[in-house]
Amino acid sequence: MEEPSRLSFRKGRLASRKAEEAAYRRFQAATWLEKMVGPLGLPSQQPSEQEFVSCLKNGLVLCNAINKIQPGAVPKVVTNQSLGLTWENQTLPAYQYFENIRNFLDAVDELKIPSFEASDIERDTVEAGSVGKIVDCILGLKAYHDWKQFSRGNGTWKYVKSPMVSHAKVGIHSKMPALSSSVRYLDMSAKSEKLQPMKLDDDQRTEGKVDSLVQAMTDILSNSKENIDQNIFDSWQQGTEDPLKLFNRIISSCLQEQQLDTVEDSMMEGNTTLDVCSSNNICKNCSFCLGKTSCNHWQLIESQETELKEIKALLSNTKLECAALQSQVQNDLTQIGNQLEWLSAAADGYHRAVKENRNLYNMLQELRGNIQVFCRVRPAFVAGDKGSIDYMGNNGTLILLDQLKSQNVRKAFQFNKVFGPNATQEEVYKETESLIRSVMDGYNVCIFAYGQTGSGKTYSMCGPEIGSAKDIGINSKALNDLFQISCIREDIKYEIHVQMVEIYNEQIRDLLSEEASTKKYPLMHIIRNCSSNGGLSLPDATMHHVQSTSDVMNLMKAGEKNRAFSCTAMNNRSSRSHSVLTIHVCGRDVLGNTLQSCLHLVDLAGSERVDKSEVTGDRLKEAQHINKSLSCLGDVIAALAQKSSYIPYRNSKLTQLLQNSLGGHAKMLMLAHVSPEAESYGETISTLKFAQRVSTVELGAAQVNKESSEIRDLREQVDNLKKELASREREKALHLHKMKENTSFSERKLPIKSPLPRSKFSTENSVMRLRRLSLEGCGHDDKSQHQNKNSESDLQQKTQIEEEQLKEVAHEEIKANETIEKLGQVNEIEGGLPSCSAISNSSSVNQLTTLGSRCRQLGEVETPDTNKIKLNSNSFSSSKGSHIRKSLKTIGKLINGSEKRNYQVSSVMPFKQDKDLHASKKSPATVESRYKRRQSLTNVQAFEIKGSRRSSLGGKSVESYSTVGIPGPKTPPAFPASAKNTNRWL
Ligand SMILES: Nc1ncnc2c1ncn2[C@@H]1O[C@H](COP(=O)(O)OP(=O)(O)OP(=O)(O)O)[C@@H](O)[C@H]1O
Repeated sequence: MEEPSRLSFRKGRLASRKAEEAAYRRFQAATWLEKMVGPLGLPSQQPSEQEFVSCLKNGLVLCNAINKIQPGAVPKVVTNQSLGLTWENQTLPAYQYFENIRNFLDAVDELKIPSFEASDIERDTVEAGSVGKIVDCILGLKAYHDWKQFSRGNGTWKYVKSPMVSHAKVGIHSKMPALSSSVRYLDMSAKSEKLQPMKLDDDQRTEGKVDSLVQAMTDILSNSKENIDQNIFDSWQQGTEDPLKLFNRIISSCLQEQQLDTVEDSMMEGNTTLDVCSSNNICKNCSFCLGKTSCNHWQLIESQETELKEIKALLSNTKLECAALQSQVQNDLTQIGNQLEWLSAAADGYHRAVKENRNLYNMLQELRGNIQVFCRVRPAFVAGDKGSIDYMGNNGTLILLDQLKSQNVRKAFQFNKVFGPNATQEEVYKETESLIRSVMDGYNVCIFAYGQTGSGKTYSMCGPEIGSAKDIGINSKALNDLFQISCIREDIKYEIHVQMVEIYNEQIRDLLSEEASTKKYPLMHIIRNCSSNGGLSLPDATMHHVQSTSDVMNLMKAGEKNRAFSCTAMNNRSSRSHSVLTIHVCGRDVLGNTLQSCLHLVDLAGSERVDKSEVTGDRLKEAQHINKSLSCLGDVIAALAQKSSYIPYRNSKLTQLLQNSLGGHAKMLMLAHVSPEAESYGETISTLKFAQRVSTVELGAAQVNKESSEIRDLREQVDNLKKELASREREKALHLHKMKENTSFSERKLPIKSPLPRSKFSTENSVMRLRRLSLEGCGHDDKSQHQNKNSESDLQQKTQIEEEQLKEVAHEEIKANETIEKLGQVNEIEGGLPSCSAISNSSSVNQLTTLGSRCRQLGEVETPDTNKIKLNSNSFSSSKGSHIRKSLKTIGKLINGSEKRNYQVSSVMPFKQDKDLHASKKSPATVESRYKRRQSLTNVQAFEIKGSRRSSLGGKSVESYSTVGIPGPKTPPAFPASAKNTNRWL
């Protein structure tokens, strides 16, 4: 807190300073007015407010002053005509005062000079502030006058209140007149005669300079007001420095700065000659030093000019250097551009080469058969255990060393990739990722984990029982990806279904069925040619539609619970079955094209030595089954590796189930797992040998299961045709059966004539009728002979019609299959579906075979009949008999079809020649022996023969074969699509 005495002192000092300032302003105004209109008759040089106002009251002084500045500003000034009266002595009536003042104020307003109220001057008592306004107005007039003189009326007038006037720090009244000349410097509106007007063409420039000067002064003074005040006061008191000198100093420095700016400006504009003094001592023309006797401005300017020249030279040098640099940069940029172009061309080439390389690699992979084999080594259970793993290379090399043997025997294996004990689940999955994408592209994919018990198969496929998200296994990651891809590919609508089964003790169990939780498993059938079954090889297994990974995870958890586990000496929770998780993907694009594929994720049961796993009883049985199925898998793989014509898929449920993925046009990945422990060396070696064998298998190019809508339509048509044909065949077989029964009946009760049922395909009926007729002919009956003739021609006609109908059906089918084949070929060219046509062709060949065999049956039925006729026709005229025989042969031939068709059929039919036919006819035992031979060669179980078809004549019907659907002995059993050599059926 400031002391009261000090505060009052400060207040008093402020008031006195204000009063001083007001007095000074009055003094200035009065001086100027006197200069303009002559003596005002004021009592003192420092008039009081009252004195000042009273001399102006009549308005005469003001009107005259303004008229001097601006002639005619007040057109009519009311005066008292009495001579010898001074301004203040002229008394006028009040209204005349008022008129003068009003006219004056109007003129002032016109000049845009600060004005006052008429009442301010009329009052008898002076009010605080009102005199100030009058003074301001007069000083404004003065400033206007100065401006007019200075600018000769050019430009625009703008009133600027001088800070020096308003903040005058002049404190001593007595000194006021003496200092008046100095003070005039302070008032920038009044220019000194000594000052050369600056060369300013532009008023605004002047104004700007004045403004900036005023601003600078204001800032300096307001910033250090108190100090300056104090200093001024003190220095004045002490007589050390005149305050006016101080102001002079400030103004000089400001002007100097301004002038330097001007010089710089003009230098920049190119004006090197300045209108400044050339003398170092007496500064006559220098407008900066304000008439001081000496200044160093010229020197300063000269030195600055020199500097400027140097700078200019430097600038030109720099410009030159810059230009040189620019051109260099330009060159460099051009060079860089060229190099970049070259690089980008090289990069393009590189990318092309990489792409080509990848394509070639894929091609090679496809040609090799799309089998990849990875090996994963489980971390050792005992930390620091050196184990049997000697070396693991990045290129897929794995070297084993038997630690238990004294000699350092090493064995090397080569795989597509080897994952060490530290490999993460993510790293393993990364290598399988591309296969998962293939599933979405329509390829069948099979990933299976193989290895000894406890080597980490379940860990890789399903992840650990308790683990973090990053530890999840291939199954979950694959499903995640599948769903992600299905979301990304908006143009294809995917439907994903899941099946999960296990193969336990050579039984397939549906792990997702409701009964599975109660451990009652329904019987499952594997369908070999699943293409006709929507790609499902296990149609009986429960199929779950899934829409997210979590759906599948839940299903998998449920399935895992139902899986058979038990504890063995090798693993506390050893999986005792092969688990197969199958994901069926069905995609349909906007054009209606469909793709169908499946992904088998197989966690095989652990291969183990029975003695080592120390199991007995049920466990022993399980182990035997496991080992048997794994050895069957080995056999299949060995057969595939040797490109054997026969692959023993049917020897185990596992190979049967995976048939489409193992030998089909699928992509396969085997993850061979090994335990690093030294004592597992033997198992590890056998696992690695097995894996190595798998890696040598060449599957052939993987094929996409894509089907265009056109192919699908045709396939449906063919299916319908097949169904129709099958139903007709059944009908036919039924009729034939009935006919035979009738025949045997009629044979017994000859010559009973029975009306025969007629059907569209009643060739059999016709034959029977013919037979009956021929038998009737044996009776030497003319009438019957005549009837025979009629019936024979009738029969021939009917037989021809029926035969044509049969041909038509067959022709229709052949045409449909041809179209499919063509489409298949087009598809193949476009990377489409060659297998589709292959499948269709094989099915059509089968159909034709069936058709042919049926026809042949009919033909064959005739032959014994004719023989029979021959045997029984001793009394029959030989010409007639031979005629009938001839007709029957013709019918038989016609029904059998053209030579070409015969040939087609014979390629799959063993009975080509009459000789064979007779032989088989004569010796049913030969047929049986042939079946046996066939069976021994192919290992395919032949159907049960309950009797020779040929014995039908002897009373045994075709239905004597175990199933109606099963072909007769002349029809070969179905053979795998891969088997091309049909001779093996001979
Ligand atoms: N890569 C690995 N990292 C960490 N632990 C692992 C790894 N692989 C396997 N294990 C652990 O080893 C043990 C046996 O693994 P797992 O059950 O997966 O073997 P398996 O081959 O499926 O056995 P089985 O054939 O008897 O079912 C488990 O406790 C598992 O957590």
